Amino acid sequence: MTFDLAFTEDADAESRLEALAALTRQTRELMDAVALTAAPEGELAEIAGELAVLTERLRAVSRQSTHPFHIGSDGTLRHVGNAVIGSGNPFALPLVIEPDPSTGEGGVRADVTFRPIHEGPPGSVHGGVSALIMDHLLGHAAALAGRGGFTGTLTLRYVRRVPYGEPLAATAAVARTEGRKTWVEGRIADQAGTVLVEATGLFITPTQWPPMRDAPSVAG
Ligand SMILES: CCCCCCCC/C=C\CCCCCCCC(=O)SCCNC(=O)CCNC(=O)[C@H](O)C(C)(C)COP(=O)(O)OP(=O)(O)OC[C@H]1O[C@@H](n2cnc3c(N)ncnc32)[C@H](O)[C@@H]1OP(=O)(O)O
Repeated sequence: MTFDLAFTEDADAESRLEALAALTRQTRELMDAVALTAAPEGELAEIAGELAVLTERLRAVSRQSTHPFHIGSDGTLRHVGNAVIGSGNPFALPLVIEPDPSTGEGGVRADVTFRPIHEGPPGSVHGGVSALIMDHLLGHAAALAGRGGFTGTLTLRYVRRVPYGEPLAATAAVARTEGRKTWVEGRIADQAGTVLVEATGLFITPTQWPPMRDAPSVAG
């Protein structure tokens, strides 16, 4: 499968994307409410019926695929459908990534507060969810350094259990490079700076990709 890097203007108006983002935020609220609801059986069945009606309304006017990369009206590169940052993807946390050059080449950081829907071991975050966040943040750091690519390998060390409902910080920066390969290191830490997860990723730039020295940051 080839990956189309020809970023296009999105056919959707900014106002529609904002409405989609509002629907997405509401859907996330719904997901959180479902995960924590203590409503009685009858009410659960009734709500499921109401949601089925809404689901059909949305499905009646479906796209063929999720939103691809596009250049937003302000000139920024956006990926509305992305599973980690996408403003149109209810599954996305979403992660809001900021450049942080002080931490090294491609340095990035993001505030992260996991939620009960991310549960793995009771009371803490699923290791795969931490890996998802690390994969994306490390990949973003590589791209910001002009070395965007696909994850070849991702190695994690789960140092301590990751809590949800608590503000945490995720950081990453390029560690070293060799030809098309870029190694990126990152971590998730609590507010006291205690490291909870350490990650190292190898990102490989496909041969057919154009040079991306001025690769812009990608927003959801
Ligand atoms: C992702 C979009 C990026 C868009 C960028 C635009 C701006 C972006 C801005 C913001 C970024 C957002 C951030 C996203 C982050 C999320 C990333 C993901 O989740 S990616 C999905 C999961 N990963 C895959 O699905 C890969 C599937 N695999 C492949 O496509 C290929 O295997 C690929 C590209 C990884 C390598 O294919 P070859 O054909 O180029 O590789 P060969 O030529 O065989 O090898 C080159 C060198 O790399 C090593 N190598 C190849 N694959 C390796 C691997 N998996 N692990 C370790 N080394 C590997 C080889 O041994 C070789 O090394 P020697 O030159 O001999 O030293």
